[in-house]
Amino acid sequence: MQIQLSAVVPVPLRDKVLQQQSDIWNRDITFSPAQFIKIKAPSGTGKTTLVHYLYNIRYDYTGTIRINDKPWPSYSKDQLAVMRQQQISVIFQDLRLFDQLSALENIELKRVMQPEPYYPAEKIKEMADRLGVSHVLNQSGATLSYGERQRIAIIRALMQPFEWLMMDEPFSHLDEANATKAARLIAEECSARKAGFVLTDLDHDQHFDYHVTYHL
Ligand SMILES: Nc1ncnc2c1ncn2[C@@H]1O[C@H](COP(=O)(O)OP(=O)(O)OP(=O)(O)O)[C@@H](O)[C@H]1O
Repeated sequence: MQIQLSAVVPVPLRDKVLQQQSDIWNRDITFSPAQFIKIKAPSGTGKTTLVHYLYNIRYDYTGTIRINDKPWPSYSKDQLAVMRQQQISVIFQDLRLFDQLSALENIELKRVMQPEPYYPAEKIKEMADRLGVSHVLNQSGATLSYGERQRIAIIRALMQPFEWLMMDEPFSHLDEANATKAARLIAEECSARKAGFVLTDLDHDQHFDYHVTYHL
């Protein structure tokens, strides 16, 4: 699945964006299948905005985002639902876990929402062990620390098939050792699916062998 951005400019950031140099805003760029893409930018420059545009849950921009040569608005609601089940997964910056469900239920919900679960239930425990969160699986979402929530949200995003994984500062509350473990898992899961990702972050990092880094 190819993603093309043509002269995309967020309406609320228009003046700011047009005054500054950006590798993304107001440019023509293509994210090719299976690329590991880093988007680096300081706070408040639009990383979350970009991820929401790429997941097509915000539309306040000029320019065009094309998925396999078709602009986002030309996809029907049903097509979008299927794409989000099977082709694009996301880790939001605010994570969006259900507080009233346990960590396990949050992940399981995503797993069984697929027409055919991508992974068996045991895979959740296996991933939780790897990321050091198996002891919190039965805790309610509301009681998890932010770093635990982040790892649960990562596992949840990996419970579905995808061609692209969108990640908005996914390691912001993880120490280096835990970020490294999470990155290794994500890289393996992307490789197994021949998938790419877009990862936003404030800083330079070496968690992945990025194919390309853009400055927002
Ligand atoms: N719907 C909106 N309407 C108007 N302004 C908005 C809207 N959403 C975000 N902004 C503004 O756009 C700018 C970019 O916001 P965004 O959340 O995308 O930045 P970010 O790079 O992800 O920041 P951070 O690193 O702090 O998470 C901010 O100044 C924000 O206040």
